[in-house]
Parts: sequence; C-alpha cells; structure tokens
Amino acid sequence: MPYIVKELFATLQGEGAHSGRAAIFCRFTGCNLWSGREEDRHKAQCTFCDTDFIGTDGPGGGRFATAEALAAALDDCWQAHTADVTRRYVVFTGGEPLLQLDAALIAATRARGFTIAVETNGSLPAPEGIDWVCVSPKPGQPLKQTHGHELKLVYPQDTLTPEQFAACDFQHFWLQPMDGPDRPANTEKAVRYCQTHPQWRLSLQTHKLIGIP
Ligand SMILES: C[S@@+](CC[C@H](N)C(=O)[O-])C[C@H]1O[C@@H](n2cnc3c(N)ncnc32)[C@H](O)[C@@H]1O
Ligand SMILES: Nc1nc2[nH]cc(C(=O)O)c2c(=O)[nH]1
Ligand code: SF4
Ligand SMILES: [Mg+2]
Repeated sequence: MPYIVKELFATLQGEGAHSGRAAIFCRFTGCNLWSGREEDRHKAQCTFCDTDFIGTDGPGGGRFATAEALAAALDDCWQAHTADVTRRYVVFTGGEPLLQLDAALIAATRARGFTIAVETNGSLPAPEGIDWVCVSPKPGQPLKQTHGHELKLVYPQDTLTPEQFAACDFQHFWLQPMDGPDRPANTEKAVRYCQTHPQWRLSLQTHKLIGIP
C-alpha cells in the first residue's frame, strides 16, 4: 500500500510541549472524521478543522510506494535545512495519520535517526514505537488512545469538556483555542479555564501568529 501524502515540509512545531522545535511535518491525505470537502463540513463528525488534507498537491506531497521511499524524502528534507543530523524530528499529522502510519514506516524513519511524533484525533490506537503521542479528541468517536504524552483539547467544544479527559494518562494537558471567527473569544475562555484549573495549560498555534507553515 502506498503512503499518500498531502505535503511534507520543514518548519517549527507550533503547538504543545515541543513548540519551537525544528521538525519535518508529514501531512497524510485523508481523515476518518471529515471528507475534507467544504460542502460536507456541516455533516462531519469534526466540523472545525483548520487544515486542507485533500490530495497530494502540497509542497513535497505525493504517493510514496514504500516506507523507505517516504523515509528518504523526510531525510532529504531535513538535510536540506540543517547539517545537524543528530536531532532529526518528524511530526506525522494529517488528516488522520493513524490511517496510514504503520510499523514499516516507523521502522524506516527510526532507521534514519528520526525521533517520531504524531498528532492524532485519538479515535484509532497508535502503533508501537512512536516517541511522542499528541492526542486531540474530537466529537462523535470514543477515544481509543487514552494514554500518551500530551492531550491537546481544542476549546471550547459543545460536547467535549476538559473534565472528561482530566483523568486520562498524559504528561501534559493543553487547551488550544479554536481557530476561526471566534478565536479571540475562544482564547479568553481558554485563558480563564487554565487560570482556574491549573492542570491545564494554554497552547497557542504559534506558527499562525508568526506566519510560518
Ligand atoms: C489538523 S489536525 C491533524 C491531526 C489529527 N487529525 C487531529 O485532529 O489531531 C492537527 C491539530 O490541529 C488542531 N486543530 C484543528 N482545527 C483546529 C482549529 N480550528 N483550531 C485550533 N486547533 C485546531 C487539531 O485538534 C490537532 O491538534
Ligand atoms: N508549525 C506547525 N505546527 C503544528 N503543530 C501541529 C500541526 C498540525 O497541523 O498537525 C501544525 C502545523 O500545521 N504547523
Ligand atoms: S480529526 Fe483532525 S484532520 Fe480530521 S477533520 Fe478533525 S482536526 Fe481535521
Ligand atoms: Mg496545523
């Protein structure tokens, strides 16, 4: 099965505990909670997505026939940006990366020296061998991945509250203000919640604030 990738690019991780860290982002095509088409958004399980994950037309995107071919592309992208090959870091995202990320790709990426992170909606169990698991729960699906390194809840949501996840097994608990027309008000609400519930910290999408991908 080929890996289908929307885009593959170098940037800084903009969110969560590794915010500011140099990373290659590998954005897989497709999601199990939305088709990605605007005309379907109102009937999707996840309705607030900020991302275009349709097709393979982004920078570095394409169909990769093997895990080794995709790992090589990640490595080339890393080495095009830095001579420091000791800190290779890849973030698999999407779309929903756990629809495609498998043992073969984890092994091929690790063989090239990458530390491996994933951004997932948590509706599918993560395979073994991922170094950093960020779960961002979405409505309409039971959470299958109830442990990991960080839980990042987009806030506020009608049906999901921080209280529902506060006892899950994560090292970090983040509220990330929902981007969209209400972002300023959502940010104020998130600030207020974090001030009154110090288990939770504020995650800003810093890449958007400074205009990098
Ligand atoms: C586009 S998703 C892809 C990964 C995976 N499907 C997921 O939902 O976690 C990447 C991150 O962006 C967050 N996100 C998506 N739409 C957002 C929005 N409108 N405002 C803030 N964060 C958002 C997600 O919750 C997730 O943490
Ligand atoms: N810079 C940057 N950081 C990110 N962290 C999570 C992202 C995502 O879309 O998964 C993302 C993204 O799209 N860009
Ligand atoms: S689950 Fe993630 S990729 Fe899928 S629609 Fe929601 S935010 Fe977007
Ligand atoms: Mg993003």
